[in-house]
Amino acid sequence: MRRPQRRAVAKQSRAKDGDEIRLLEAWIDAGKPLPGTKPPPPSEESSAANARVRARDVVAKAAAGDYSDYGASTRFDELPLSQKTKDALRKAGYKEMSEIQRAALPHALCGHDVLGAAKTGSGKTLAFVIPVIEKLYREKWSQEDGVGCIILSPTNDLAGQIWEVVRKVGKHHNFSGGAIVKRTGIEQEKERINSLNILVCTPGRLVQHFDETPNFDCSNLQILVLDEADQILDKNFKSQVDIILSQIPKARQTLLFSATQTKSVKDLARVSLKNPEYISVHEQASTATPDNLEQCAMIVPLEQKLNMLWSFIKRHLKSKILVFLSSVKQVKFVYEIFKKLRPGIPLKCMHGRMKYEVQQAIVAEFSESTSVLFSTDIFARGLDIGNVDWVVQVDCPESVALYIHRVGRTARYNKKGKSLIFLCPQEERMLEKLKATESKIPINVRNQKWNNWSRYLRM
Ligand SMILES: Nc1ncnc2c1ncn2[C@@H]1O[C@H](COP(=O)(O)OP(=O)(O)OP(=O)(O)O)[C@@H](O)[C@H]1O
Repeated sequence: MRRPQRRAVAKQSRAKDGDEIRLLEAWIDAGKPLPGTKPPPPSEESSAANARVRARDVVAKAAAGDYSDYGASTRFDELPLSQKTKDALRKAGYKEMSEIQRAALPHALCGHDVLGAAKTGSGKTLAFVIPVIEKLYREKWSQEDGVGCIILSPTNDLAGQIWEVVRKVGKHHNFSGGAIVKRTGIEQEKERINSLNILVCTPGRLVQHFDETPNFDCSNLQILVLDEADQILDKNFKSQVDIILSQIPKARQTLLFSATQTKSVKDLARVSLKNPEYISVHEQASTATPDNLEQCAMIVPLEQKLNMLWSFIKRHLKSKILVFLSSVKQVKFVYEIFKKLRPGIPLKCMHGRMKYEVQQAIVAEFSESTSVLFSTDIFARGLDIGNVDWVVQVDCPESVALYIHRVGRTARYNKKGKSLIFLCPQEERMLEKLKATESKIPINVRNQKWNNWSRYLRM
């Protein structure tokens, strides 16, 4: 039983939350952006020197009933967000919003469905995590209310990473939740899934719960998020996504994000978007890949690709290198032979047949150290590892979109990065696609004779 003093504190805190929620709702309603509007370019006023003063003014004015149009905000603390979320963002070092966050957050906060597109590494995760937390907070969501939000991700690792962002931003709130990934075991998950408010998972795992967990109930769902939406809506996940959509209410907010967003009317009809805001902040940009990314392609005979890779690694022993290969077999093979040859830099490998805990340990080690990681495309989308110097593609990606996601593991959020792709003459068709004007990929091609390559590998 709670002591009377603790009960009084809890009551006081609930009353404070209630006051803040009323203020936020009035502010969100009064200052909401009109449908179809974009934020104006940041003005001189938004310089760091007076930004904090301006943010304080905005909040003080809102408290006095004078609500600003938050659609023009440049900082998180100028938005109508709960103090708990603002404190968590500040502590995590997030102050200025990125372009996609500036454009998407005002619309998402006031309940619009959003179809968001922005380059890899540009901060899309916060653009959907913040609205999720704020919506549940304003709805006074508690453990008894059950599942209020589902965030779908194509892989377990990405689900785990998104959950860490939810935890970081929601750390002062009282929501329950988790990444529903293979780690815990389905039986343990079944016992607690109905008491979780925010689920982050792959479509497959969620369907397993719909099939096997007695009384699994999502009828109260408020928000559905699809990260890497174009992949979640493609044919590989089709049957699972159809089951999920048939089990959740249509009256909900839906947020779709990707660096290579779908515009297919069919896809959008499937998720029943209501007057969605199509927010593509880099649509007019001259490149589809990050500005700080240097990209290079080399044409080499198939049988020379591994020699080239070996020479490349030997010349970059002080770099963090992510190497993409197309199958588990290839990853294991290259990892094993290169390990025997001892290149002088730690080697690691990662693929979907590993246990989730092992994958997590490898990601953590790779984040910390200078090393080479051989990986399948399990790593291609979404994963945010700091300071990857090079992405090397030994096997040709099957689409331009996959190329964009693979190279997007470097040059993230204003950092610099480089990428190299080895293509054999039979794969030059992909090179044409990458070089096509509409792909907007500034790639340099080294087309010299392959046996003259060594000086080029000193890039
Ligand atoms: N406003 C911000 N200020 C500073 N850093 C930020 C901000 N927003 C995001 N970041 C950082 O930028 C990095 C990339 O963000 P995120 O993973 O959300 O990118 P993304 O757009 O989802 O990329 P991808 O398309 O590859 O999934 C992360 O390390 C994140 O912490």
